[in-house]
Amino acid sequence: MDSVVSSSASRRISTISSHLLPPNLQMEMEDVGGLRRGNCRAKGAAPGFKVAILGAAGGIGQPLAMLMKMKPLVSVLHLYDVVNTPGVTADISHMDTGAVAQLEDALTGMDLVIIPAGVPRKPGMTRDDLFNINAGIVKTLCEAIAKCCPNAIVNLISNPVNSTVPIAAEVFKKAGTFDPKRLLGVTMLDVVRANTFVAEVLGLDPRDVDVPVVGGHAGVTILPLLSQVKPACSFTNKEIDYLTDRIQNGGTEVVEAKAGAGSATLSMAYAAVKFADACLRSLRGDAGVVECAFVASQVTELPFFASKVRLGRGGVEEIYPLGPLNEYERVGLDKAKKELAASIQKGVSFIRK
Ligand SMILES: NC(=O)c1ccc[n+]([C@@H]2O[C@H](COP(=O)([O-])OP(=O)(O)OC[C@H]3O[C@@H](n4cnc5c(N)ncnc54)[C@H](O)[C@@H]3O)[C@@H](O)[C@H]2O)c1
Ligand SMILES: O=C(O)C[C@H](O)C(=O)O
Repeated sequence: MDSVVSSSASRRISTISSHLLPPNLQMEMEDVGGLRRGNCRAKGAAPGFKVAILGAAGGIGQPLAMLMKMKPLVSVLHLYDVVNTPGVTADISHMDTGAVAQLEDALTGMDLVIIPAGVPRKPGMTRDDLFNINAGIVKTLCEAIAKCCPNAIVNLISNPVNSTVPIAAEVFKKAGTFDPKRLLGVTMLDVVRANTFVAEVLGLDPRDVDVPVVGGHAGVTILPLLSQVKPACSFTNKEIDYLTDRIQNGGTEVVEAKAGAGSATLSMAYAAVKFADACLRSLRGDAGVVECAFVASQVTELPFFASKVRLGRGGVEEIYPLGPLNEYERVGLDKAKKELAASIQKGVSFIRK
């Protein structure tokens, strides 16, 4: 077994998995490992991609696992956590959808690895307050990815994303497996929120609205480009202030409403699946898949930045420039870059120390 995290967790999982998986499926899975990328089929499963969720028993992980199990492009879903994975896997595996859900910490052969592992905020905390715990978790999981599936696309959700993505990059560089095209920090929730809040103001269906959100994923680093909203529209200064503030503080709004019970989980699972599905569609070869993500970038002088990217079979195939910004957005960009630079450096130093 490819050991992802602790050996005691591995032992626990392998014992339980032999109870849960019917013998024919276990045999079939050995065959699956030998099949070519993107064309695997487990017994009873449709052809499709192999996806692992690390942190699958958490607030995001559970609904994310459920929604991924419903995706026709997924053939095999490996669920991994340090706690409660057998129950979540048994539950999800009864869904009569095409994908086969498995209690597995095996990462070998994964096409896509989604990481929502780590602690969430409580009221009064910043995302950076999570660094001390989550940095180590992300480091360990990325070391396992570098060893077992260096070619997988990685969708990193764990906060603080502005630092965890640089941490992941440094781990991969150290292992000699870093491919900037395959490492994507998930900022889709900022776009989902921006679409929702802008649609409310404009009186439109949010599904018809597209708001680019660039920069990073924390406070002022979340920079909605309201001058580039589609369909083309205009806002009053008051609306711009309201929308920018609400989009930048959407996460805090949820943290406060949950009053100590965590941060966004359901909207995040929705956003994570939307983003993962975009990655899988582009892996399949679909053209014109464009989403915002926090990636290694030359769009600004910073080594990482979130902006619109075009996805393809190899991951990020093109990073789009920011386009024309108005004065309000230029001021916002300067603030965002200042905070981002420090968060990126903090992540890099954690590994290079
Ligand atoms: N990128 C975003 O937009 C976004 C949005 C919401 C939340 N988040 C972040 O996602 C993370 C998870 O949030 P949540 O609400 O699901 O938290 P949670 O505490 O409900 O779940 C986290 C899960 O990670 C597991 N975990 C911890 N260490 C692990 C390890 N080494 N290997 C595997 N699993 C491990 C825990 O056991 C737990 O089940 C947090 O850091 C949160 O801040 C990011
Ligand atoms: O706000 C948080 O801590 C979680 C997440 O980053 C969010 O934007 O909801």
